[in-house]
Amino acid sequence: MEFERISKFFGAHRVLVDLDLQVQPGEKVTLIGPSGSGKTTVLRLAMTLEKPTGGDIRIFGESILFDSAGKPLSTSQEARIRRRCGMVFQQFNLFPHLTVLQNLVLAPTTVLRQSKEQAENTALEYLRMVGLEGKVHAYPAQLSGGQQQRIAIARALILKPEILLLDEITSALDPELAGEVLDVVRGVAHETKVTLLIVTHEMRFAREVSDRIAVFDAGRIIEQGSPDKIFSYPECDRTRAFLQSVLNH
Ligand SMILES: Nc1ncnc2c1ncn2[C@@H]1O[C@H](COP(=O)(O)OP(=O)(O)OP(=O)(O)O)[C@@H](O)[C@H]1O
Repeated sequence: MEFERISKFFGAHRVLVDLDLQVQPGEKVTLIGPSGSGKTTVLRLAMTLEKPTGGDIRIFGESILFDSAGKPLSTSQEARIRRRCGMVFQQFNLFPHLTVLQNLVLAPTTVLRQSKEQAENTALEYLRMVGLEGKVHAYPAQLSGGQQQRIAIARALILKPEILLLDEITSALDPELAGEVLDVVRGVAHETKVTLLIVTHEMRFAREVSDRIAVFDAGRIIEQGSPDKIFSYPECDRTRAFLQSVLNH
């Protein structure tokens, strides 16, 4: 995934400034930085949920903005790229009127046109992966926030994305429930080859799970490097100030 000289304005408000970021296949990259520095906007751009004001984004070597003739991509071309990427949000977004199993088989049976039996078998596999095979027939309201988020992760993984974008997936959870969600992501990071692009305020998690950390400040990446480098030997004063503020919190 390559972001090349990306700028993004919301009205007159400049949110991203000439941003360059590359993520290699299988790499686990985490974006950290102060609130409002543009991290979530990067994920939303990668999912084509927002369009940049300038620059280009390539995923799997293809622009997600323009076709080979330089024209904006059609909705179906965008959908084709989006299908190869999955995203999990802060809010779990499960369908409340569907059981866990029904939530999990919905996209495979409709988007991927799998048979119900095949989709259910795969769903059970992923439910085991997130440790919730006992909740097949529960409704979202009968689950804790942490369990709902684990289901949301299973639902994203079931579509076998090559890139998984995780946007502050524990921000709505108490620390204890956040821990169980992060354990699931740790497992995914270690057991699968999926490329992960993560936005989190959980510094310990960022340190454990990432191959590389990019530090955002006011719409720019001010430094990036291994977790060890960023947490133990940060180069920028702004990085040090940010880490101090979150670690003392
Ligand atoms: N749809 C939108 N319309 C207008 N402004 C927006 C929109 N989305 C984001 N912004 C603004 O863009 C800036 C960057 O937001 P973004 O959510 O990317 O930051 P962030 O680094 O992820 O912050 P946080 O850590 O608090 O989630 C913020 O000032 C935000 O208010």
